[in-house]
Amino acid sequence: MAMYSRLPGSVALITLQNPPVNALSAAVRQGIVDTVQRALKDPKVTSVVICGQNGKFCGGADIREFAGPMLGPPLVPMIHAIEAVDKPVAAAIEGVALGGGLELALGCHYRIAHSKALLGLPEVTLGLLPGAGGSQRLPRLIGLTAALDLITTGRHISAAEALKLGILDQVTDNNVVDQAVEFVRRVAGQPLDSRRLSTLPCPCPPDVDSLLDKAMVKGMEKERDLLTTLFNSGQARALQYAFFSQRVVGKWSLPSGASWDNSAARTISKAAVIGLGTMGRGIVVALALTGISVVAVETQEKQLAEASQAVPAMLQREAGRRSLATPPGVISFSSNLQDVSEVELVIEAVFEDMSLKLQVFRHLTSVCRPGTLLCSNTSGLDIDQLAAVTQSPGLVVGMHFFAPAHVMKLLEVVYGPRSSPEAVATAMQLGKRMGKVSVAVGNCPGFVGNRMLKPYLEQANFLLEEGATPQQVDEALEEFGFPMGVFRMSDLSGLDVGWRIRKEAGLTGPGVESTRTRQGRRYSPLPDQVCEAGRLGQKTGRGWYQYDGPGGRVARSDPWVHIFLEAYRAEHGLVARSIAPEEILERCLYALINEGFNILQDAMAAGPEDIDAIYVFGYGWPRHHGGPMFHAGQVGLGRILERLQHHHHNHPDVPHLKPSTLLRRLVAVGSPPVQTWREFINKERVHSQL
Ligand SMILES: CCCCCCC/C=C/C(=O)SCCNC(=O)CCNC(=O)[C@H](O)C(C)(C)COP(=O)(O)OP(=O)(O)OC[C@H]1O[C@@H](n2cnc3c(N)ncnc32)[C@H](O)[C@@H]1OP(=O)(O)O
Repeated sequence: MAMYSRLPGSVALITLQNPPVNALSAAVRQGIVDTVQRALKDPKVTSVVICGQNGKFCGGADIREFAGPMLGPPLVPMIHAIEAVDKPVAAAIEGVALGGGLELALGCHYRIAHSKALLGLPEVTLGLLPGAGGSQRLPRLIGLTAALDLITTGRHISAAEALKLGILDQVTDNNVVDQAVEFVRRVAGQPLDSRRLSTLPCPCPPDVDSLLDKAMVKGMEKERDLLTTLFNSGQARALQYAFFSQRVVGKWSLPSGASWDNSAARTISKAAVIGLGTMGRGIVVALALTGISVVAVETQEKQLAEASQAVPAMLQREAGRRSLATPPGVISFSSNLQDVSEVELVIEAVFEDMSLKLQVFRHLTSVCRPGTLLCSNTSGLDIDQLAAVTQSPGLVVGMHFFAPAHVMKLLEVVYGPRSSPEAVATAMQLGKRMGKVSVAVGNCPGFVGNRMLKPYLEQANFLLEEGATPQQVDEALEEFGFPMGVFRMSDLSGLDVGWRIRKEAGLTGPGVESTRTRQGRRYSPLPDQVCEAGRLGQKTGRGWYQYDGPGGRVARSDPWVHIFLEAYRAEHGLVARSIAPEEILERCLYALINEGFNILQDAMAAGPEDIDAIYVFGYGWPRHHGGPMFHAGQVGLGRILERLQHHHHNHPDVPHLKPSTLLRRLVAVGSPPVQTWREFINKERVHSQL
């Protein structure tokens, strides 16, 4: 909706009303059309100001409406009509003017903004383009180069930058509506032709000018055609879904019924981090950047000395990157666990070894004051086992950060069967304060992200046994959109991480027979043998690829690997076959997706959006494919089921390829859209179908 009011004197004020960001829904567009008409017809009105309620001008087109048929007045003629008004119209911009919001402001004759406002054309991040005149008006206002930068990056800019670029006429620290009213009163009666951006030539070099003049005649038409194409594309749907899934995960709920809106979070001001390896250092920086004071504990003197040099430098770099002032003196270093006795929350980030973590938790529960939250940065160990050795198991949760912890956006908050709603709420809120996308996940081996990674890695290894090379597998995955294929990624993370986990699980190591079936299922010893050859990835300069030396970054094909694979196949009587990229993608991705369905079925994630957010923000899943569960819906659940059945038939000794019950149930009821799965799963659970 839009509210019309007449201010004392001759100014009409139109206020957009659509909480929370005054997006341009059908009702808002109708409201604007009606109120602009009213202002036009009122002879006493000499000028108009458009603003948004609750300190937000406008967050753009209403993305929620994109999924259905477009109703109400279209945006483009509405903005054209505002531009054509013969009384000066000013946009009073507070909070945000994004996408269609900025395009609306560009249709106004003047733009006045508060100094804290953010402006931008982020359509590209939703798979769209500024299709409400933005691609035509902005270049005419600020020139092609600057406009292209904003349109193609989708970045949000400050009011100060917008003023400098010429988008704004005035920036104020005071009440922006008052300033805009004063402004339009001042300019009332002045000619408006030069303020109608769509009629202006584009400021660019003379030779380009004539060319563009011709092109611009067709510009609006072209913009509409391109937008229609984009609007109906799978990538736009996926990007819009990713936008919402990022927000859905904040509204977490647990199987117990505890949720974001019925669980109070504590505000943390003093925390401790135990263990100052790579992860611990990143966590200290992430906490310090929010202004939380941190006791950083490392019992090994050498590591402590290194960390106390490295962490302040990391903090300064990261603060600079985010244009923040470095928080002064918030970190204190210690080698004594006793020094955490006064903090409100501890994050343990010691080596991934259960006996070591248990030892730390036993110690923490005796030194911390009662009520302290104890969190573990484990990537997959049992939270409940850690909780069991403490005096308050309800105050124990997992906080699984991703390396580098001060940069990566994802945080898995792991609740055990005894974790209290307060502990989960506090960890989720703390994640949010650190700028993370926090996702609440259940306590199972590997939680959500790493649990799904296991079948993905497993298939990649099997593909090598059957004839593929690491490059072929990586290229197929990179072509799909992953920034790095599975073998390049493993080399980067270090091959010894998985090796150690497999040893702990009794799958490899001294005394384990070197067969291709272990613990009753197909097993590939290939990655173990690569580690046994001293090839641990980038850090040793050799892994699935070769590098220029230890720590080298550029992966090159390594003849050693090819000879090794041939010898391995010969030893096991395997005949290499040629494997198409389609099979590589199906085997790796569908196995991972199938595990996602198992996770939903086991209630370890509340909905498909949770899994998708985890994969987009933590595992490099291409955002334009929405996430693994969204992708499954795009491919077609029937197709995924059929291909899993096919591959499981060919590899009956690979349980991860056996289609999950949930997938079968969804196909049986006609493959409903991903947005409805959460409700479907809850109903199925009530009726004991899962
Ligand atoms: C009729 C045909 C139309 C064709 C026109 C094509 C041209 C125009 C295209 C567009 O305008 S596309 C939209 C462009 N705008 C954006 O991309 C902005 C997206 N929003 C944001 O970046 C942020 O939300 C924000 C505005 C900077 C606010 O951030 P903040 O952190 O303060 O809050 P959030 O948690 O992100 O959002 C709060 C709440 O608001 C919902 N929301 C935000 N923007 C929109 C929107 N444009 N449409 C619908 N809903 C929006 C968001 O989902 C949150 O909702 P809840 O989770 O609280 O329900």
